[in-house]
Amino acid sequence: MDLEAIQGVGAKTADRLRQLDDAERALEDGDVAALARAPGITEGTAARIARNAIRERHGDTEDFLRTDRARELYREALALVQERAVTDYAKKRVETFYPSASATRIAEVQTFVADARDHDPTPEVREALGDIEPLVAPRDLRVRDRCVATGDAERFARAESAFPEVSVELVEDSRDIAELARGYSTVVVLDERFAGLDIDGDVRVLPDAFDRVDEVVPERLLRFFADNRSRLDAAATVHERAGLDAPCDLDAMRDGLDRLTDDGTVKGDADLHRLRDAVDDLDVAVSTAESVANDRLREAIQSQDVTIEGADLLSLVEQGARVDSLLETELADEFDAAIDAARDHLSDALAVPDYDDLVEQAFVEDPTFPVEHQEEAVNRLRRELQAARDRRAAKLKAALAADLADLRDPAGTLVRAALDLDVELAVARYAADFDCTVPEFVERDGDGIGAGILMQGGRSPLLDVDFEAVDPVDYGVEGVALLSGVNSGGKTSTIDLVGLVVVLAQMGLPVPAERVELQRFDALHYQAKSQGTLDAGAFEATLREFGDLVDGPGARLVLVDELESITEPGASARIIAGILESLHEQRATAVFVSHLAGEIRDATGFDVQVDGIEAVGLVDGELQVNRSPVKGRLARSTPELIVEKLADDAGDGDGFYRRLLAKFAD
Ligand SMILES: Nc1ncnc2c1ncn2[C@@H]1O[C@H](COP(=O)(O)OP(=O)(O)OP(=O)(O)O)[C@@H](O)[C@H]1O
Repeated sequence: MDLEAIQGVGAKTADRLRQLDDAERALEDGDVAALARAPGITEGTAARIARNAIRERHGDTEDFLRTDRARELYREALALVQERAVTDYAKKRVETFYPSASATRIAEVQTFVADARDHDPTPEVREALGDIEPLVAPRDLRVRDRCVATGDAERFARAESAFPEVSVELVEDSRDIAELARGYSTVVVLDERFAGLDIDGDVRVLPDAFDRVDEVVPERLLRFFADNRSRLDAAATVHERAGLDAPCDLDAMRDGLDRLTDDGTVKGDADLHRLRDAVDDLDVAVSTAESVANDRLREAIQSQDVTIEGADLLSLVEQGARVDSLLETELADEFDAAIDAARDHLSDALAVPDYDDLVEQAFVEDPTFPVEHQEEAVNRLRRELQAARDRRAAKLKAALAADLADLRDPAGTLVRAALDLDVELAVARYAADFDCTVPEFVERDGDGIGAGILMQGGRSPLLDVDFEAVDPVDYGVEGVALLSGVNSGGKTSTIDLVGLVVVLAQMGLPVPAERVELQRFDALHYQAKSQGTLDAGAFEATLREFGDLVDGPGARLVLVDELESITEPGASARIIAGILESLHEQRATAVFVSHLAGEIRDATGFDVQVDGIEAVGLVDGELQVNRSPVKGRLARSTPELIVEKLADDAGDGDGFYRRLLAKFAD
């Protein structure tokens, strides 16, 4: 895959991505979490790269979102789904959905959504998702009881990168290997030429070691499972609770995990435990055994009446014998018993009957008092026990690694499937929470005019009121329209909703409406209301933006909120009228919210559609509004409604209020 063909991926980023094992798969699947594992790639960059890779696949080159407000609407659309995801992975993954002008991309996401909506986001599944994260690769693993040896420099370099956990040694001859075998429990030799050597210790000649990594370093696989235990367990639970088909036998996986300790060693083996305890307890057991012997002897000596013939004593003293010799002759039986007691104690304490011969040698039948252990014999015992412990541990690790090896790939699939389910559930919940429907894309050929957008029962999830309290809005626009309406009637909310629905629809997502038909737009330009009159420079910049906008072809949707506020009302109306004419000629779809709709219409050189959000009356000083704009109707303003109310209240006649009201009719 040519990574640099993806927009925004230069040589440096491509190099970073290549350091991943599965960059291609991650790009293919939009797996943002995996991409973000590449060094120096943040999650934000990873999401952008994943999006651009999808764009590339669908020939989707132009950016759909052309203004700040359009991009903001997209972020709000994303948040509606992200807020419903449990895992960080899913929140990031959702960012690979983007508003697209490509029919194939929209259809791709729509298919994904259709499957997603088959899932039931139960609280139990969501709870299990809470413990899932992408799998981690074990770090900083060191295996010190083993080394890999080779006499070949090239193989040496290859081994260093293939087996970073163990020490790799360059050897010249079998003497070097024998030397290594004295320092390491196991030596793995990579060169065929050393096969058949008779060297003391655990020396294995494995020329195909590179293909048997799990055998040479089973710790890598075991640590992978130990480090990811909670993630795997949670992923298994998600599969069970959500009724998903698992890629492996979940009981076998759990069984394997149960046999592992947190640091990746094998638990539950009695022999290994015994050997481990024996090594750990050896010094204490030896010194207690000494005490046992000495206590016995002390007691025996204390309770003994030693009668010694004067001649014997004299001859002993003359020979320069110490009291030991005296004890030897007089207390030989007690000595034997004390040494036996020490040996028995040591044997019982260590509980490794196979090593009783060595245990026995820790104490010799030498009648000295106090009794002392044989340092050399104890050290030999220690070495033998350590070697046996390591051999047993290695054997168990190899056996468990062999059992788990087949589960390594399914484990990745299992967790990814659970994480992907989170994305699907987030989409399903979003769709359910906002009563969404799948929008219908319509193509209208022939007259060159796009079908625009038609929405029935649209309810904005972005309003500052509870979703239940949102009034449904029917609205449609084909070509160019002005949207008039009373203050706070919902004009901005209406174009926000139109923009949001188009963004969601072109992301491939369902939309919060009863029914939506729309054409596939190339781009969304949304000019938000500016705060106050612009200075000359800002005004010029805004006009330039519109200059660019009306230049060139494209099925664009243009939403503009109260552009009149950029300059004086008289000038604004003329400028807006000119912009509308250009957009009309371009066959663009546009809605301009304005309080000057009447003036703009009068200044426009074609019969521009004017729609109105009308107040249906004033109740207790509160405007009652019909939130659905009425087509072809210039809405009356709030001041007009108030004047009308005052005139009505004043009754018949040519009073002051009637005169004011008459001004609105002019
Ligand atoms: N469909 C709706 N359902 C319920 N409440 C709504 C709806 N549309 C708008 N509102 C309420 O009306 C308020 C004002 O809406 P909005 O700002 O869109 O009006 P506006 O016509 O653009 O106002 P202005 O003329 O001041 O620019 C919103 O903050 C919201 O509380």
